[in-house]
Amino acid sequence: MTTVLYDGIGELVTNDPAQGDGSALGVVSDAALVVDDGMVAWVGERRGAPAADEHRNLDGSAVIPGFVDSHAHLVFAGDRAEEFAARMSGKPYAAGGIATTVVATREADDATLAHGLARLAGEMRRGGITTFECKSGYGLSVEHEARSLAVAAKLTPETTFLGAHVVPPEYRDRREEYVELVAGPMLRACAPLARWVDVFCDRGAFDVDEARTVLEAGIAAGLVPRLHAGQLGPGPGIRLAVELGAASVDHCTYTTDADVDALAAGTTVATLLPGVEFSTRSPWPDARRLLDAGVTVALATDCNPGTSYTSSMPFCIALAVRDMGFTPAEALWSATAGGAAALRRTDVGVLAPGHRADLAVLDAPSYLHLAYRPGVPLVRDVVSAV
Ligand SMILES: N=CN[C@@H](CCC(=O)O)C(=O)O
Ligand SMILES: [Zn+2]
Repeated sequence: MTTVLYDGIGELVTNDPAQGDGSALGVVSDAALVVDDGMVAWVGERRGAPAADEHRNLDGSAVIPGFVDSHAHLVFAGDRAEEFAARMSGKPYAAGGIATTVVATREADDATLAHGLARLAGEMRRGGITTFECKSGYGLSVEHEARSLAVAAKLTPETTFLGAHVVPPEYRDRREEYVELVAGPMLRACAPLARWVDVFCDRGAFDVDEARTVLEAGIAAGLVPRLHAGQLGPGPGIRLAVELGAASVDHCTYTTDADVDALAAGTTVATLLPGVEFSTRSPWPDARRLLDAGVTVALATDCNPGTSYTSSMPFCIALAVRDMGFTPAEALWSATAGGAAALRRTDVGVLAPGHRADLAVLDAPSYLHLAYRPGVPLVRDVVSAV
């Protein structure tokens, strides 16, 4: 197997505090990295680098772990640009907009859905995302949820069953029946295609009892829970996620003291989605309170046609730094190691021996440029096994 030595790395972010400056990012200056069979074999200062079969000089570029996007809805048809425009003129976001995408998704054939997913996955990769999660949730029938997951599973192992996204129109007056469908036949059809089970537990979607029913059924079927909660208002969803040992609770735009205490005492990652606050003109979550309480915080794109139609993690980092009180170092950690924690992945998000060689090369001397140069396509190259 060929070994490759990357050197001339101006700044290498490892996310391993044992490396370099000893910070959480483990930054090594004037660094080198050796890849062997898709794995990191060595990292350190360039002058100590071992010989390898091939050599690539990165001319002073910064190298970071590939971004890990732990929250995305990429299997859908159509878009909701008009809804976005109306919001920018003051119309508030409501969960009901999801139904528009459900109609278009049900009408689309498999090839159209696969093409749309591939397009967004390509955007993500060009922007430095090497691992992404993908939810169903725009099919909302046994047949359409299962096919959404089948399409997603072709491109990522991180597939999430989100039959409980909203109650579809045909069940509007029969929501109990819909919850039974999701927790029964729909789950049975979807579980073999998914790793995760998720519920949108918020105003206009599902209440905490409904969420518990679906998540507990998912757990019994072998799936691992994650949850949308606290997007549209405060509620018991965040505490439910912690109680059930969910890998992550996502949005957290609204959090109470009890939510923060529960997250700090538990193992559930809080995933913040700055693209949503940006695209829905919502208040920014109190990220500082979560970070200062010692909660593990991830950043994700939530790429979807309704609330956050961006596939750009650098954009999310820039928002997190500019408007949510993250330091640039915290934002980069949350978009890489934090995302990995939210997906319970130990192989990605860290560039140290024993981890996958999933990395992004920046057209910049430092990771600080990700927030300092917003909107600029700074990812020059991506290296990963996929
Ligand atoms: N909040 C729930 N689901 C998506 C939005 C879906 C949509 O509006 O189409 C989200 O994560 O923001
Ligand atoms: Zn979502």
